[in-house]
Amino acid sequence: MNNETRKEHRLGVMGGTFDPIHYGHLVAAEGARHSLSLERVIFIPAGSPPHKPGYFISEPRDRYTMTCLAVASNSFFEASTLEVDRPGPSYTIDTIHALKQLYPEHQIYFITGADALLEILTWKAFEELLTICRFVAATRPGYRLSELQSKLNQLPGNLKQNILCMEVPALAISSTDIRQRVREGRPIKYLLPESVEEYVLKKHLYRT
Ligand SMILES: Nc1ncnc2c1ncn2[C@@H]1O[C@H](COP(=O)(O)OP(=O)(O)OP(=O)(O)O)[C@@H](O)[C@H]1O
Ligand SMILES: O=C(O)c1ccc[n+]([C@@H]2O[C@H](COP(=O)([O-])O)[C@@H](O)[C@H]2O)c1
Repeated sequence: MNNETRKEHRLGVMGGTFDPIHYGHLVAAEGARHSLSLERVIFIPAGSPPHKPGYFISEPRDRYTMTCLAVASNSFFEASTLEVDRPGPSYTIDTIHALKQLYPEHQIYFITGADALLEILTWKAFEELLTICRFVAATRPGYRLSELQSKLNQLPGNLKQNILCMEVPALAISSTDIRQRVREGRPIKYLLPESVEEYVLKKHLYRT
């Protein structure tokens, strides 16, 4: 690592639907924070996730509140309303532009699961995105890093260099599974923070 790299201010961004947020998200973000020396990680729940049109998604305010509850115990983590406050689809390119205004000195690292990054070529303005921020792809059960790497090899060199692959402890946890468990009356304990579990139960989320 040269002196320039050492001086860089690094900001992590974890975007997601977070319906609900769970330990898979938190473990990926903490792994990236530690291995890349990120100053902090901002969790940004999508107001309207661009690739989930027509899906039934909980209210943005509920997803934002659950995100706040989940990050409260980590002083390096915070939650942002940037996307829930912005009308229209929550395109990452718009969020990164907004963050660059707020943090002009920082290099931004956008943390995603390998599954989300496999779709990167379909994201709005992906070429610009891969130029102005770095992506961190975390392993996720069912998505082999080798599969991702061979897909990324198809990208031109200048775009590829801003994608980092990261091994995190494989947690077979998904929001889809948690919602289904609630619907079926099965336990969700230990899959997500207790405060989030309590919120889900108190607000009767995912019952239907
Ligand atoms: N268990 C996990 N391990 C690593 N990354 C994860 C995990 N679960 C989700 N992610 C990543 O976190 C980001 C936000 O995910 P999202 O909020 O869509 O959660 P999800 O569990 O994939 O939800 P759903 O099941 O509703 O699609 C995505 O980049 C996704 O790949
Ligand atoms: O900008 C895009 O075109 C785009 C397309 C798909 C997903 N994203 C972002 O990727 C993150 C993970 O998405 P999801 O649907 O897995 O929760 C979330 O922040 C989304 O806004 C962004």
